[in-house]
Amino acid sequence: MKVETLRWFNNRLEMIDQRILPAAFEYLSYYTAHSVAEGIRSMVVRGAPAIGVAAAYGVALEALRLSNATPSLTPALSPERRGSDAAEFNKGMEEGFKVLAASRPTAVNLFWALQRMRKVWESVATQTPPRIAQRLLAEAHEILAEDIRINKAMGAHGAALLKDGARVLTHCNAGALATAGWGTALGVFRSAVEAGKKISVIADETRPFLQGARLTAWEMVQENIPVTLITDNMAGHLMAQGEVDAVVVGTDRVAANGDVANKIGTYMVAVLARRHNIPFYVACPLSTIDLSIATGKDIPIEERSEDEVKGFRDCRWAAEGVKIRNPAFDVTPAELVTGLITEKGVILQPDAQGIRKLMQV
Ligand SMILES: CSC[C@@H](O)[C@@H](O)C(=O)COP(=O)(O)O
Repeated sequence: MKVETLRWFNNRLEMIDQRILPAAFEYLSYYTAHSVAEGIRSMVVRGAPAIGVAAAYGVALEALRLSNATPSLTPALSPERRGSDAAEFNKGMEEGFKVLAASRPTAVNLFWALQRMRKVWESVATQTPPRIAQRLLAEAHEILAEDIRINKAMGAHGAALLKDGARVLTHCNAGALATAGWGTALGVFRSAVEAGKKISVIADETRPFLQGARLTAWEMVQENIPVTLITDNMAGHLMAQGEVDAVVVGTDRVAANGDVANKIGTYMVAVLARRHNIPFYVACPLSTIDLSIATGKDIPIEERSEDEVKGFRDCRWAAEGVKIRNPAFDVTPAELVTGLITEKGVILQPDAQGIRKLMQV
């Protein structure tokens, strides 16, 4: 089944509502940068590359709205702001960029996509707002298509690392749902199966938002890829029993020295993998590497609502009055990473030199 996490349909952006999966499969519609930012913040769309693609469409939608290029879809545009006054257009666009940049802090793909859209905007800034809007929309389409191509290239490199029959553990959801399609870590699994390898997946449940139980398990079941769900605290036991051959996860940001930020709990899995001599791979498009950040210490870690830890949806189980922490990501030091799987190849034992060499900077 082809999962279209985001799609452009009838002059609007549609995104699968990942908060309600797998109980329900529904698309929500987006017309403005502000609503896309809210969709990112509230986790309708999540996963680093998917957030980047959504942000790119958010910019394009704002340009369309401000240039009045889609008149029927501009409910929030007051009459006096209609038309193509350049100053107003520029002001509105800056607001759009600002609200999108503030939606989630850790995934660098968000900022990468915004920077790319800004460059395109600057390159056509002297044109009329409707033309600028069309150019930005074309760029958002290109970012989406490119993401799928990159995932497939990464998948091929990663699949070569897995032996036939491998039992592979993953954490969170780095699948089609976390990207424009195919996935990063789950893309490696899809590519391995496509290459004829009989692999099976062990999905960590991934407390507190349950991306593993809800999204990874759903995706693998849809694909008929054998998958077994475990709670996060079972990983060490399975490794000790010799039931895990490799770990493949995704990432939200990789520092220049190879330190990897990913969903909370990933660091724990990496430590366990090292203890049991199990290779720990990170599927990582080059857009997720942030050369401006020297080490993982400087990667901003999002703190989310305590409600996510207190319980799930309407069910509350934590004692009233207890203090709660909810850091949504952690950092795995580069020394625990066996290899970064990128679209250009695998960087074994990643360090600053290996990363710069592959990125040719
Ligand atoms: C290909 S996605 C890689 C990461 O973004 C993924 O592993 C992850 O941590 C997602 O976190 P989320 O909070 O669900 O956005």
